Formats: sequence, structure tokens, C-alpha cells
Amino acid sequence: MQSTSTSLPEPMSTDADAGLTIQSYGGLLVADAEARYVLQASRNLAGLLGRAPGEAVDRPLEQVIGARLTHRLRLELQGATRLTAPLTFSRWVGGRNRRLQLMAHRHGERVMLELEPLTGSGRRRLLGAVNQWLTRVAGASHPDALLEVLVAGVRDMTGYPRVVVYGFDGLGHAAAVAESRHAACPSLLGQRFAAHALPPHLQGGDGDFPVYYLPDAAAPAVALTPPRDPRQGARLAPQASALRAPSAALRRFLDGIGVTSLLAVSMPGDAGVWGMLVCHSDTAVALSPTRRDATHTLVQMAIQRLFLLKARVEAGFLQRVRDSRDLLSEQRGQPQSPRALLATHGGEWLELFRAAGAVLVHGHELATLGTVPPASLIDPLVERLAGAHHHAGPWHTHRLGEHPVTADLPLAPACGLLAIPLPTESGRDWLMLFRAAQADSHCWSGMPGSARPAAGPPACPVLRDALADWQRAVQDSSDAWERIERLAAMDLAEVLAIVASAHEIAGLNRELRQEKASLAEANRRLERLALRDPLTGAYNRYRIEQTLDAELSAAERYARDCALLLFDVDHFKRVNDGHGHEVGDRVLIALTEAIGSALRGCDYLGRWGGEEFVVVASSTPLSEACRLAERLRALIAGLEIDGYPESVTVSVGVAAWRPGDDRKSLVARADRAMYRAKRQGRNRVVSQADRANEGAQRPARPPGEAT
Ligand SMILES: Nc1nc2c(ncn2[C@@H]2O[C@H](COP(=O)(O)OP(=O)(O)OP(=O)(O)O)[C@@H](O)[C@H]2O)c(=O)[nH]1
Repeated sequence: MQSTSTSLPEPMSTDADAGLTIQSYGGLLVADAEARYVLQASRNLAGLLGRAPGEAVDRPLEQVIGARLTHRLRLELQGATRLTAPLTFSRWVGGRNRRLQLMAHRHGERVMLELEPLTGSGRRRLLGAVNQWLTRVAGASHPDALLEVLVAGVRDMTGYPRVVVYGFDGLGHAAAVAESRHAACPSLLGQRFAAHALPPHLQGGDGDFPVYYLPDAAAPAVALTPPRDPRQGARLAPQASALRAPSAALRRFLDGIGVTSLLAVSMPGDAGVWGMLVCHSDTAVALSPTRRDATHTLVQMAIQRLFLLKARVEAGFLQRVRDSRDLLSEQRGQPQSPRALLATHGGEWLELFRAAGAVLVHGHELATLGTVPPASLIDPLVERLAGAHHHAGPWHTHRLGEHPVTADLPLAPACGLLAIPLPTESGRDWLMLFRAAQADSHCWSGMPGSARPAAGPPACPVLRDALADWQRAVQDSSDAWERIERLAAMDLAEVLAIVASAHEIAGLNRELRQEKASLAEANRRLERLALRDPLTGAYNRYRIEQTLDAELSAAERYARDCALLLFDVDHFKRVNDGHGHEVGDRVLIALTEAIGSALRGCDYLGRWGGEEFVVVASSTPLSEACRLAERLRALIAGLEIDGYPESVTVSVGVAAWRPGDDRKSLVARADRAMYRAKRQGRNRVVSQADRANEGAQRPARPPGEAT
């Protein structure tokens, strides 16, 4: 047992603690951190414990609530900030046994003990109802249906005439998303409250007290006895107890909407408070702690199920986007232009992302689908985005008209934009999804000048007076882009970048192939010009001389045969003169074709000049060369040429390489032989060996020169 003298606080004179007043249906004891002494008590303590506050303050806790209860309390509070479940006990008060509930939690250096009367009636029926609603919550298959079940269940279990679920958006604004109400209650469904304008019981939820219950807002608040210890004298914050009496602001708010009793249960989410379930009644409602606990349990179950269902809906959405992405990916082999891509897949994307239009910008190509801003504004928009957005994630807004990046671009009818940079090197490729302005269905409470909807809430002077800045009609706004949509769009953009780039690369390859083909053709033309005679296509003089030089050095080096055949068309002048140059040309061409077709692959035909041609016959001794020449002569003589009725004959001089020969000497011998063939009557072959048979010797002449 601890000594009173060492630990009892010194009395001090102070004003009543105005920070915390509590609701009269419950009672409050404030104890020291070790829960040994009562430091303060609510002034209605006698009604609950049968003991006046004066008989409790400064007393050991055991004396006030009993030794056994105190012992259990200390045990369960060890190392904890609150009891996990309320403790129940009985007390004789006013000649009858009363059942009470004790909840306790730490608040700074104090332990707060909250007392409430227990009404034990209807437990069995409650259990049945809870089970029934839990089963229905577990069976709900869609988030909306689940919330409907929840509000109906809570209304059934609590008897409140109106139960509303408010959802908070990312900015803390609340909207009534589900409601169950008695026919006489005006509906709050769809009603929105700006974050800073929310009534206190809706502001972000109270993490310490997930359930706030106000049986009767009109009931007088109960003060606490003043603290006596200066060290404990700091003012108790109003939030110190779940039994706190309504603040003046809450009281005014509830007055404004005609609510007397309130039960608010916070709905925690992954990141803070997701929403709040609120029960309203215009008359006082006595709700046993058991029913409140049951309500709390149902809400907790529902919120877990809600997230599960939301996750399923999101997974379904993601799966559909991935299916579309995979389909796209499978088409990598058949690259499509941005236009074709949008035409093939865009419709599905618009449906999936609830978008009115899409733009795909890739390289210099731009494709559009559905309702999008005017084409002339897409380039400036891309410019802006490229300047303002420097990471791989999506850029998004549901208010293009108000966003600093886009405010001065008249992008209507587009209102929301989800723009995903394609992961390409240019940094200027985008997939853009546009949403149209949403016809305003938001109803913000207390909007000045607006007529109250017939089924709307009663006028609320508190909100109307205090919240001028949020009393704007929601206009020029589209549905916001949800996180899951942004993630899915990024997924899509990744594959889109690959497919669109594949298309671009295929295009470049095509151009490259075309360029290569043109280049090869130009080279062929160039080669032809440089090495071939333009009329007949035979090697030109320059090329055939090169060939002859190469053959002669090979002959020299490897002691290999090589022969030269020099052809001259007989009386060619007559062909020209008699039939015209055109026919003369035709004769030269026909002759070239005939010789060319009769030669081996290792022989070369060249035009020596005018109507003179040479054949360089490699690895060919003189005798064979003569036979070849004779064969060619006969072939030419047998030619039938269109437009030239006569036979074309040639005189051929044949010379074979001898050691020490160079081009000049070999050509000179062939030329002399050819000259002899002319002299002997034309249309014949004469070789260098025949020289002995011929008396006259033709003087050497430059090759190609007319004889
Ligand atoms: N149509 C045409 N004629 C050519 C071409 N090159 C040279 N000639 C002509 O060929 C003729 C050669 O005549 P000549 O050198 O007198 O010899 P020839 O008439 O063949 O008489 P012989 O050689 O003595 O049998 C000239 O009239 C040239 O104008 C050509 O590319 N096309």
C-alpha cells in the first residue's frame, strides 16, 4: 500500500478545467499515470457510482471503483495505451444493482477512466442481427452493394433513422456515398463537404476514438472537478475522452441539420481515413455500448471487405489493360503506324479509361481518336508537357482549364488529361487520354444563391456562413484519374513505345533499302558510263585496254597463252549511207550481242572504236583463236538484222601473245592481220602467222583509226 503523504498531490486552487466536459450519460475519472489516485472526477459521478466527486478525488482508485477492478485495470494497462476491451462491473446505486462498463486509456501522464451504464436487454436478438448483417457484408460482391448493405445493417442494429457513409477524397473533402434513411429524413446522398468545412465529427476521423457517440446533443455537458496538482494542472484537451460533450461548433452544426443524436464510426483505409459512417437522429438515442461495439465490428468487417472488393475491381481493370497490352505486344512483328494502332486498339482504351478521346504522338506522326482538342493545339500541348514534366510517370489533371501548364490553352471540349510519356529517346512521344467535362452532379452543401434541392438537406447556416470559399459549383472538371488508371496507362505506354518504335524502324529500314537500291542503280549506271560503250554495252576502249594489259601480264607471268581478235565491219560506211545511221547503230548492237553470246566467260569483248571491236581471249593459243575468229565471222555473216536486208561481214585480224609482247605490239600485229584480211577481199580471218603468205604489209595505224 502506498503512502498517501508521499504521493497525494498538493491541493491547489484553480478554475474548473474548461477544456473537457463530458456527456451526462457517462462519467469520467482522471487518475495518475500509475492509476493509483483519482485526480479529477466528473460531477455526475454520484449517479453512476453512488459516490460524489468529492468522495472520489484524491482517493486511491481502489476505494472508488473497488480493489479487484483496479487490479485488473492496472494489469491490462501495463505497457498498453488503452484497454483492449471494456471491463464490466456492478454497483449498488439508489437501492438497485447497476451494471457499468469501464474503458480506460492513457492520456499524457494521466489515465482516463470512462464509465457508462450498461443496458443488458436484447443481447440475443443483437447477436442474431449482427450475424445476419456480417453474412450479408461478406456476401456483397461489389463495393457499392457492400456499402448499401452496411448502411442498412447499421440502421437495423442501431435504430437510427438515417445512416450515411461519407467517403473522403485525396484532398479530404467528404461526399455522402451511401445512405439508408427513414422516409421522413431528407436525403444527404451525393452531398459534398469541403475538407475545411466539415463538421468536427467528420474531420478526418479520430484515430484514438474510432467510435464517437452522442446520445443527446441537447443534454447539458458535465464538467470535471478542477485538478489539484500543479504538475497535473495542464488543461485536458477536449479530445481526451470518447465521452466528450459536443463542442460548440458541432452543436451548432447538428442544430443546423436538425440532428440530436449522433453515432460516428471512422473507416480507416490504407493511407489514413477512407471515410466515416455517421448515424443521425432528430431525437435522443440511447444505444448500449454493446450495440455500438457491434456496429463498430460491422463497419470494420465492411471496410475490409470493401478494400478486397475494390482490389478485385482494380485487378479486373488491370487485367483488361494488360490483355490489351499483350495483344499489342503480340503485334510487334507487324509494326503499325500510330494511326493504325489507335484505330485498332483505341476504342478499347477509351472504354477502359473512361476517356472521350485519345492522341498518340510518336516521332512526326500524330494520330487522334474520339473527342480531342483541336489538332493545332496538340503541338503546343506537347511542347508544354515536355517543358513541365521531367519524369517517367504520367502527367494528369482533371481540370485543364485551371492547371498552370494548360490554363491558357483553349483545349475544350477536353477537360481532363492523362498524358503518359512513351519511354522513347525523343522525350516528345506521348499517349494522351482526354476526358470531357463532367456534367456537374456535385451538390455542395450551403452553396450561396443556389436553390436547395427538393430532396436535399435542410439549410445549414453554420456551413453557409463559414464556407464561402468552397461554395463553388464544380465546373470545368472531369472525373479525376485514379491511381490504378495511371499505373495501367504506364503499363500500356511501355509496350506502345516498343510497337510504335518498331513501326518507325521498319519505315527507316524501308527507306534505307530504297536508298540502297537507288545507290546500286546509280553505281551500275556510273560503271556503265565509265566502263561500257553506251551504244553497244560492250567494254569501252579504256576498259578493254585495262583487260588486255591484265591478260598480258598474266601471260607473261604464268607463260600462258593469250590472243587478240580485231574485228572491222566491212564497208560499214555503205550501211550508214544506204540505210541511215540508225540502222548502222542497230547493226553494231546486233553484232555485239552475237559476239557476246558466243564467247566464254573468260573472254572479253570491247569496242575499239567506230566499227572496230576486239576480243581478248585468255589462255587461248593462236590456232584456237583463229578457229574462234572464224566461228564468230560466220556467226556475224549469218545475222538477220531488222531494217538491213543484206549480210553483215567482218574482217578479223588475229594475233597471239609472244614473250616480250606489250599491248602496243600485240595490237599492231592483230591490226596488220586485219588489214591483210581487208586486202584479201574482206569477210575473212587472217592471223599473224599468215603474214608470210601476204606480200604487202599494212603500215601501223593508231587503233580505232579508219582504214
Ligand atoms: N551508225 C554508226 N556509224 C559509225 C559509228 N562509228 C563509226 N561509224 C561509221 O563507220 C564508217 C566507217 O567507214 P570506213 O572507215 O570508211 O570503213 P568502211 O566503210 O567500213 O570500209 P572498210 O573498213 O574499208 O570495209 C564511217 O562512215 C563512220 O561514220 C557508229 O557508232 N554508228
